[in-house]
Amino acid sequence: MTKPILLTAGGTGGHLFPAQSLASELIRRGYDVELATDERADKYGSAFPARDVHIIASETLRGRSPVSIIKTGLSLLRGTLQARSVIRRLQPSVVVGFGGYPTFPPMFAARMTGTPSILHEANGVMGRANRMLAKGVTAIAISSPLKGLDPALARKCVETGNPVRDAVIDAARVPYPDQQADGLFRLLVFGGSQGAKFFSDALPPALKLLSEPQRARLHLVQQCRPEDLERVRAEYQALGIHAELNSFFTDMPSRIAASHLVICRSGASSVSELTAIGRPSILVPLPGALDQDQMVNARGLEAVGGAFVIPQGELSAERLAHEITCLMGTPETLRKAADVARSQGKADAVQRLADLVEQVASGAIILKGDGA
Ligand SMILES: CC(=O)N[C@H]1[C@@H](OP(=O)(O)OP(=O)(O)OC[C@H]2O[C@@H](n3ccc(=O)[nH]c3=O)[C@H](O)[C@@H]2O)O[C@H](CO)[C@@H](O)[C@@H]1O
Repeated sequence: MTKPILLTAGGTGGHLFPAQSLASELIRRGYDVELATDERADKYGSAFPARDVHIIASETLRGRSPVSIIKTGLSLLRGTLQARSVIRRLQPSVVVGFGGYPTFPPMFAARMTGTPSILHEANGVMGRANRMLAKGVTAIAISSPLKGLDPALARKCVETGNPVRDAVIDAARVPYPDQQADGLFRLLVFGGSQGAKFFSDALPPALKLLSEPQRARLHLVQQCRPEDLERVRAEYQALGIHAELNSFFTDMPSRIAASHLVICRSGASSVSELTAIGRPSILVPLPGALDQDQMVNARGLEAVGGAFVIPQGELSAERLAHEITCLMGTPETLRKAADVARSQGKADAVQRLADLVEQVASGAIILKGDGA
């Protein structure tokens, strides 16, 4: 009987979706896959194709106060003990972690039990949780080259890309929709897996500044946080804007494919999906992130001409209205950005990551003696 493969990912979309993509590919290759995650996974994890799901205690470090550090530490310790008993029982051939504090206990338990492990870094910069874990893993799968990495860690890196869900691969077959200069304009707005209040506050006043003929062209699809849905709906109704709102779209890949322009945050999965499908975007990185990962992701795509980046602090209603007006009036600019975005997509990321998993599982890659 072959040993199972244990995947571990924190319960937000940005971490779970690449893990879900890998799980599907490993199952196609005949492996049994199990998932270790935190309790938030219920929201996004229902479609996760694992044989079994293990809920492990974890906590994200939210501040530097002694109370917060002790609380996080105790929770991670409890999680590590739980994960160690799961690993002892399952005897997985490899543990694959998708980053963030919730993957800390299973990855640490892998190290304690001498189980081979892989860390996947989806962002353009390595976050602090992953930097802590990276030393003890057998290999590091990266989405794109990382700057400023310690040479001992750089030696373990394999560039695989960031796997996207099967539904994204399907959506990538849809060509960029034709657009008449005065025709229907499909605008999609979303804020990462948990939604962003900022877009609920920023979009309605910006769209109010558009001319009436422009507003009439709009077909808007927008994700709002649940508490903002009714307020935003009423604002669009008053403006006569055709808008479809939801707190979470389960069919996001086809929504992206149907859009002429996307306005969103720049979490790793969001950016990977925009490039896999090839759609132009205005990216507004999540401000205040400790590692500025979203800014790095966004600037990388902007540098080649595949997206337009506006820091949140610079995004007044006037500026946003101006950008949308300009882009609505220049379909050729949007089409060009769509083509460039698509050229950056890594359609074979899941195959490459699954190949690496098989190599580590078979012992073809082993941890270097110095533990680095
Ligand atoms: C606040 C926070 O910690 N954010 C991090 C988190 O973001 P977050 O979890 O938001 O992750 P991403 O932006 O990478 O992915 C969001 C995912 O949710 C999907 N989606 C979104 C809205 C919707 O209605 N339906 C839907 O399916 C998107 O298509 C995408 O697949 O993980 C990312 C990947 O490490 C990081 O880069 C982000 O910095």
